[in-house]
Amino acid sequence: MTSPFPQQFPTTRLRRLRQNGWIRSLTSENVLTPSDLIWSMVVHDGDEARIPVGSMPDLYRLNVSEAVKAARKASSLNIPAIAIFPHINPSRKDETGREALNPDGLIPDVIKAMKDAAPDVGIICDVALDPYTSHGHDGLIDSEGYVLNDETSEMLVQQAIVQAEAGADVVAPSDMMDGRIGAIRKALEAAGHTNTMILSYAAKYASGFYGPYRDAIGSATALKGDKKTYQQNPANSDEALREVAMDIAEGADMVMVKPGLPYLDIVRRVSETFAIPTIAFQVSGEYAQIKAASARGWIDGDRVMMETLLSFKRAGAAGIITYFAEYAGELLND
Ligand SMILES: NCC(=O)CCC(=O)O
Ligand SMILES: [Mg+2]
Repeated sequence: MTSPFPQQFPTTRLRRLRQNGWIRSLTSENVLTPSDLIWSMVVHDGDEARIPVGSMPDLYRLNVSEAVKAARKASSLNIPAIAIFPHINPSRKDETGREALNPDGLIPDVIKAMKDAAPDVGIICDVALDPYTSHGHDGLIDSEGYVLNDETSEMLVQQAIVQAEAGADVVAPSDMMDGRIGAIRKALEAAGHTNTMILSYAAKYASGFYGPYRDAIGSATALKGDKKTYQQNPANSDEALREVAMDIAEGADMVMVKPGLPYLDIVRRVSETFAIPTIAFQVSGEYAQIKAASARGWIDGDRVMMETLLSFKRAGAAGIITYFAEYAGELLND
């Protein structure tokens, strides 16, 4: 008998610990609470309060005053942080995405308004150009459409500084350019933002699960080609560890794995290997598939939502960015 767990029936009956609620609760290895959730929120610069997103039922793009209400709600639900993503009016998009550097733009406005209303809620800002470029890529492109690494990184540095100046607690580069974490850290230090945190989208995969998000931020029709020259190949796992190691060395305070559920193995490897707060992003397509199957009565939506959120904890995630945060937060507070 070489098993490290010598167990014999009927001395050992694992079902004894499952026989009723109290013992299941007592022996539960993981628990999901509102403080595990990061509210993924799409904001827009128009007057309309709430604009529905077709491919993401019950999700709305919020204007600034609705975003402020949402920040107060996050506080009352004990949701520690909000990750904001902008839907930019197409008239303000161009080839270089320079609206991303506008200190009076949508994101700086939202940050200031939210921090005023709910200073105890952390604000996490997406650092990337895709909401701002007319071609929908996360960076500057050359004449062949190739996304330029170092030139893009220079813009991301400026974008991160604009966000930090507006009061963002965390800047979260989601672009997958090489070297941008070090460049952003250096610039934040130089500008006196020594306490601004960096959450690196370190292992972001070129995924089909982002479809509804591109609808939500209005970059779906704009996007030409795909993002495979900068986002990771879904076939790879060792490569994710190299990405994470580099970003930590360059100054990342937390790292992210994205998408979430299809990449739980990566969440596990990263959190075990590096012992750094590892955030999982339950992306738009993951949200949409649960909502769609639930609407047809094919699955119990609430139950599957909670099961997926808990599975991130089990895999080792310190937190989960999710479009379900408000609703799951309400259920968890009941
Ligand atoms: N930079 C943020 C995203 O790409 C979000 C993707 C999604 O929710 O599908
Ligand atoms: Mg990288």
